Amino acid sequence: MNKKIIVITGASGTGKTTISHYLKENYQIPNVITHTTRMPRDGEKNGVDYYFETDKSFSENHYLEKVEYSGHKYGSSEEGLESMWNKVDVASIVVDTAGAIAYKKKYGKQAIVIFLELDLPSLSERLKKRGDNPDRIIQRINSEEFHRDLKIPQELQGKAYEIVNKDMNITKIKVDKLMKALNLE
Ligand SMILES: Nc1nc2c(ncn2[C@@H]2O[C@H](COP(=O)(O)OP(=O)(O)O)[C@@H](O)[C@H]2O)c(=O)[nH]1
Ligand SMILES: Nc1ncnc2c1ncn2[C@@H]1O[C@H](COP(=O)(O)OP(=O)(O)O)[C@@H](O)[C@H]1O
Repeated sequence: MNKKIIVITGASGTGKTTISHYLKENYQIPNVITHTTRMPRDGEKNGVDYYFETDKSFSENHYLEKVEYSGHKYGSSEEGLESMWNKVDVASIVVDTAGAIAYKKKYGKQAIVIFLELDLPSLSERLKKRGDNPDRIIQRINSEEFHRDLKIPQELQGKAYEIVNKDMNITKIKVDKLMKALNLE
């Protein structure tokens, strides 16, 4: 099967969304939209950044995998990916590392995992600069999930492309190389 899913993972602020936009703009790779019960940030739109759900509407969907991250629910549907694969051969999705492990297990070689990394002080700076609510940043940085995702989980070691996303120009070069190696340019 020639269908592929690029799974972008890593802790909050490591640049997952930025890379998914880069893939869309430069490689016409669309992003599968996932569902969440967290509130939209300034500028985020329902059906574009996420499907924003209430606890009730979230519970009514059927998910391929779902998680709790820093007190909110997130989930992705098999239908979301399948309907994307009806239109294109390659799509991307942004998930936490538990989600990335689930995608790798389910889709094997069809799932290409990019794990993004950055040191903690730079991450908290980026979250502040992004304009996240200061209380939310503290809550997030203190969450078990955030700490877990700072380092690549054992299940993904040797199965993911690891990129330290410090300098955006270097990151882009690494992503370009990966796209070339995968014949996706
Ligand atoms: N497993 C899983 N994780 C998700 C899903 N949607 C979003 N996430 C992850 O949930 C975490 C929190 O996302 P978000 O609140 O948007 O914060 P951000 O990472 O700082 O942009 C991030 O690691 C996302 O990648 C999903 O459907 N499944
Ligand atoms: N290499 C980089 N250098 C500087 N700022 C970056 C870099 N990559 C992403 N950012 C910025 O850091 C913030 C977090 O990136 P984002 O893509 O939203 O991360 P995530 O989706 O992983 O939470 C955003 O404001 C983004 O513009």
